[in-house]
Amino acid sequence: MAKKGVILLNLGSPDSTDVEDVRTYLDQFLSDERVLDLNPIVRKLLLKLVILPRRPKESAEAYSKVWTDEGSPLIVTSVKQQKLVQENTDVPVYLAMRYGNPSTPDIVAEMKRDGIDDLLIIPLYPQYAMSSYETAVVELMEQLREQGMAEINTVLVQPFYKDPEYIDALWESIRPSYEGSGAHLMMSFHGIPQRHVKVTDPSHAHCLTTKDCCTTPHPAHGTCYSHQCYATAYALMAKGGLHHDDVTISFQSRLLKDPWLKPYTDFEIERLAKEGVKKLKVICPAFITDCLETLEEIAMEGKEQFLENGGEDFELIPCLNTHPAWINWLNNKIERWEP
Ligand SMILES: C=CC1=C(C)c2cc3[nH]c(cc4nc(cc5[nH]c(cc1n2)c(C)c5CCC(=O)O)C(CCC(=O)O)=C4C)c(C)c3C=C
Ligand SMILES: [Fe+2]
Ligand SMILES: [Fe+2]
Repeated sequence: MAKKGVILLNLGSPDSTDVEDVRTYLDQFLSDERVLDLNPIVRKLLLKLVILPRRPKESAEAYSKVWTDEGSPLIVTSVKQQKLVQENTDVPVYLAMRYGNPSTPDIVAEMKRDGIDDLLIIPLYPQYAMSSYETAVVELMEQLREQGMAEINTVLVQPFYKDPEYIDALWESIRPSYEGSGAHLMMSFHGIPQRHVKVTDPSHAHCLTTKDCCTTPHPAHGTCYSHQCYATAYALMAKGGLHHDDVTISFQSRLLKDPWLKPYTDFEIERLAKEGVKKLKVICPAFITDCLETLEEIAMEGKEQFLENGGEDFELIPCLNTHPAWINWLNNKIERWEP
């Protein structure tokens, strides 16, 4: 009889906050051609001469501010998710990271030892980006092939950015903090370079060609991160009965100088505070799990910036993390899976 397994995929963290561990992690992360999509020689030089001499120390300091006794928040919470999902199913549930540990190669080796031959793949990214969803899936597929598991049956969960049950779970997780608070709501998505949106447009003629491309129906939206972020935001607004004036949609965490998706979160936080918004709540719906980008960049840096510019009350609303509605969403995927 075929043996089933489920694998949850996420991005990963350094092994510790030591500068050397952070350097190893950033080297692996930024050597990925789907993250820094440059000529390989230029990428290597940029890493060696510009990024790796300085960034690991800065990032290690940032990680130190959010690190827990058990380790990186992203890994600790992901392991909790895995265990909770496992409590509700007999199918073995694996967890693999694209960078760092538990590594995708190690987990594929474990699945091979366990004799898995039907695999449900759940990338923990609601929206499609080549630097998140795509690279995680490509790495898994390559490892399955390299480790002699190319023949197993796989079912891949597609980006679920407007799946009604995901939107319900997201709203349920936000509602207690937001409803009745009178706060302005910022939906801050991880940014990507604008170039990436064009690269993943199979028509090469739609994405970012007009102002309203993301709301003009088009087959390119199947792989358009920008469209999918707006679709998540609009679906959530419809679910919660939120008015456009009460919501700001923005993009955070840019790296290097080329243009990323706009508006930028840090500019928007400053603008809102200067325009007199006193109470701001922020959600980060590109992430399922709280991580450096939410706990440090938003909850610490963002808060400081808001207060410095006249804001009075700032709150990061946590990601779905181990919310029962989210664990239920994952278990439903497994229950409904027909290999
Ligand atoms: C929606 C998911 C993510 C996308 C898309 C994404 C694109 C992207 N990221 C970088 C560079 C960095 N990101 C870093 C941290 C980080 N990124 C994501 C998710 C997405 N990234 C997560 C969950 C995290 C946090 C990891 C953790 O351990 O908590 C970092 C490392 C930290 C730092 O030095 O700032 C970098 C670098 C690029 C260049 C990119 C798209 C091209
Ligand atoms: Fe990132
Ligand atoms: Fe678009």
